[in-house]
Amino acid sequence: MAMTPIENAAEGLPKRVKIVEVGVRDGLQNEKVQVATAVKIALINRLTNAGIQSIEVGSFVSPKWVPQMADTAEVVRGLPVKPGVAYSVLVPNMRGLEQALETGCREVAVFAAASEAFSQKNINCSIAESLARFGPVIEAAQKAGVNVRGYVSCVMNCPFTGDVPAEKVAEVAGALYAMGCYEISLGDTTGAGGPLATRRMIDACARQVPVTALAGHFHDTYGMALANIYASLESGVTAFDSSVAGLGGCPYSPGATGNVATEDVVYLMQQLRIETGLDLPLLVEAGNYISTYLERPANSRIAKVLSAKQSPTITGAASSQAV
Ligand SMILES: CC(C)(COP(=O)([O-])OP(=O)([O-])OC[C@H]1O[C@@H](n2cnc3c(N)ncnc32)[C@H](O)[C@@H]1OP(=O)([O-])[O-])[C@@H](O)C(=O)NCCC(=O)NCCSC(=O)C[C@@](C)(O)CC(=O)[O-]
Repeated sequence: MAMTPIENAAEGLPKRVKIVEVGVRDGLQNEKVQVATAVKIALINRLTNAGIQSIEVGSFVSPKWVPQMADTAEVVRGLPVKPGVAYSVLVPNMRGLEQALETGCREVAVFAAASEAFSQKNINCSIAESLARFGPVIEAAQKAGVNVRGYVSCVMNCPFTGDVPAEKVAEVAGALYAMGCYEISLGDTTGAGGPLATRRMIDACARQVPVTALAGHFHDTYGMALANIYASLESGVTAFDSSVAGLGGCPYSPGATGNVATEDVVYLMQQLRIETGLDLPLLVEAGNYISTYLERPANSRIAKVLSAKQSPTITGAASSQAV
């Protein structure tokens, strides 16, 4: 039987997707070392030079809770204005929004959860309290002409209580969308979800929120992230969060590893003939830049392949060591 030509692989899938780079926030918030402000700015510049147009650059949260993000104001102030690039910051409350407005941010994100236990651990309040808190924050942001994105954490699994019902995720996503968030990012915080659960969860959310306003945010703890992205594409999702070099985890989700690596998502999209607008070699360079600073190899499959290809044992430059 003839092989299906690769040109047909993307049939029924979107022709273009948006990648939201979250490594500088979701990734670096979980590092044990405090990454220098200048390094964060240099990384963000490398990422936007690679074509990234939506990027989270920090969060205005309590520095006692997440000290790695304490320099967010300096990061924002150090960023050049680049046409078409949206820099975003996380804000948990009105105080965070005020700081975002003072520093000139044009986009913020509020973050809720579909699990009560995670909501308490992450932002010290119940889901209902968080939604009540976000209402005035979203309203004030919109009055200031600032776009608001919404997050729902624990969309399939909670690190403290296990499985999370899709209907609860849809309820929280619907509430954030009704309050004015332009896009709802669905976070598989633990990375424990698989493609069938993803499909069920996305389809439940799409009954409350237009599917074009949903984004997938997959951690790769169990190696399921790319499969979950594919399942989301089949359900009509056209926006995905990812972290260059697979940076990250979540300080309130013990054991969770980083987000899916941006480089790997771009490679998947290339294989599916789906446009991202991103330059893969420049992304790999950006990932290598921050990984070198963190003194470890970049955690993307693409970077590993490229580094193996450049290894002397593979190229033959040191053929005595080659197998
Ligand atoms: C939400 C709070 C602040 C509540 O914390 P709280 O203790 O309930 O708040 P509070 O109002 O009682 O204030 C306590 C202290 O925090 C200060 N404070 C209060 N608000 C702010 C602020 N905006 N900026 C700076 N400082 C602030 C406030 O001034 C006070 O300072 P003190 O008097 O003790 O010196 C706290 O729980 C917090 O900061 N949590 C951090 C949560 C966080 O950043 N988590 C990681 C991001 S979410 C995530 O990673 C998941 C996601 C989005 O990626 C998706 C996924 O994968 O699941």
